[in-house]
Amino acid sequence: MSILVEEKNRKTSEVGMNKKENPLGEFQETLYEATELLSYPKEAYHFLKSPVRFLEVNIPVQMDDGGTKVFQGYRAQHNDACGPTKGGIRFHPDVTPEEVKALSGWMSLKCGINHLPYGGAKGGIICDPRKLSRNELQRLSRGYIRAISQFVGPTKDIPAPDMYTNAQIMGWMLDEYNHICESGAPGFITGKPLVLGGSKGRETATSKGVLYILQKVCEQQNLQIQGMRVIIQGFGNVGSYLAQYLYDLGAKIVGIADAKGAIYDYDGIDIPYLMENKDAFGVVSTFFRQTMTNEELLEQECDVLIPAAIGGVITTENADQLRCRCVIEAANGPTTKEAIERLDKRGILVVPDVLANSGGVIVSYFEWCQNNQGYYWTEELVEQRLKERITESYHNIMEIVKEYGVNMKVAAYILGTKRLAEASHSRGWINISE
Ligand SMILES: NC(=O)C1=CN([C@@H]2O[C@H](COP(=O)(O)OP(=O)(O)OC[C@H]3O[C@@H](n4cnc5c(N)ncnc54)[C@H](O)[C@@H]3O)[C@@H](O)[C@H]2O)C=CC1
Ligand SMILES: O=C(O)CCC(=O)C(=O)O
Repeated sequence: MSILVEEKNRKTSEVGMNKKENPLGEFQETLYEATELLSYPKEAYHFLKSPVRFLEVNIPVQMDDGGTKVFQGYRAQHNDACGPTKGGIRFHPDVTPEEVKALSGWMSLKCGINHLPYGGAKGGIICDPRKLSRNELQRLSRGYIRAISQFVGPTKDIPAPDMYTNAQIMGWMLDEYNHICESGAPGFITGKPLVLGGSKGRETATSKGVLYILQKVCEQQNLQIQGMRVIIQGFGNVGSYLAQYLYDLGAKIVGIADAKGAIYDYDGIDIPYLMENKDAFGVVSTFFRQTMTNEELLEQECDVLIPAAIGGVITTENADQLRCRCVIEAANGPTTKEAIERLDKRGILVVPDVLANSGGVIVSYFEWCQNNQGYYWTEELVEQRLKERITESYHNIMEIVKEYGVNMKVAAYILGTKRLAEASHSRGWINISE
């Protein structure tokens, strides 16, 4: 394991710092384990541990006060052996190059697990969209596309929304790209407004995917959604729809957290009220006088804990204090590897992000297919195909859990890595046959 010590700066996790500080190391450590279990030569790990391409850009943006501010942005393309790369764009003050690289690797795994004809990518801009006017946000979005336009495209790298980006931002980005390329190709970006060629069901796809996976977990664990006590961290695109679906199915949502704090109610929270009143950035805790911290909420008793906001929130610092039966990772990278191992020992199931939240990229793929065909599907068809595909991936992962005797996270990495490595081998980039 000496290469990992060098790669990962293990000191950070030993002192209990969270994954946010080292998401790339987290990705690499489980990737290494998967390549070892697959008996691949070291070159497979060395090739897959970081993106094949990484672009860093400076984006000058004219601010409303007449001044110019320069923002830093990134785009990582992890692996393009299976097809063009695909993944969202995050606008957040804590974006780092390492985080974007890790997120692109996780996108590759999601595409591999779900048999999508893509590799992974991810973009990010260091900014706080809550502090930008609508016009500044539009200029920033267009500036980012101008900066990366030669790097992306409907057959090269297809962006989509992620944290603090949405359909409107995808619309501006599509328009900028179409102007630069003098084309009307809608398949350059997914998660765009319906009127610009977006897919029905993309807005709710990630949360629907989490719900379908939770339904399978319930079958396996003898749990019932009716009466289930659930805590969700994050009330944005993923967390809010998920809370509503679970509430509609009779679950008791006892805790919700957002960027400003957390609320807890033993008798269950009125989710329709939160849905009506949430702000554009998924904040609801500010309506309440009695709040707690995010950290406190994660340790409250519940059946299912669903982190659906930022990465690195379940670490060795709090894993022993969690009081739930199961964690469903709706966010990207919310649980560190060491925390998962501790939860395993305590009999708490962790359902990995690269499966649980892959409904978003699955329906983005459907959107791209519809754009390529110029023929649009009904919402029922989108949801039926999403359910079929993500459920099949769940079963494939459970087979690997049995075959290798590993947890679901490692099994998901094995499944995703296998496809990436086989495609890279078939192209002659690496040799996995020894
Ligand atoms: N939108 C999508 O289709 C997909 C999103 N994801 C992942 O799901 C997670 C949530 O994404 P979205 O819902 O799209 O984002 P969003 O921007 O719609 O909502 C983010 C939510 O997280 C909360 N939040 C932000 N910082 C926080 C903090 N420090 N502590 C607690 N809460 C905080 C916000 O208040 C908001 O409620 C991210 O990890 C994202 O990468 C994964 C797959 C697809
Ligand atoms: O819809 C997509 O293409 C990507 C979604 C995404 O960024 C993610 O799954 O983390």
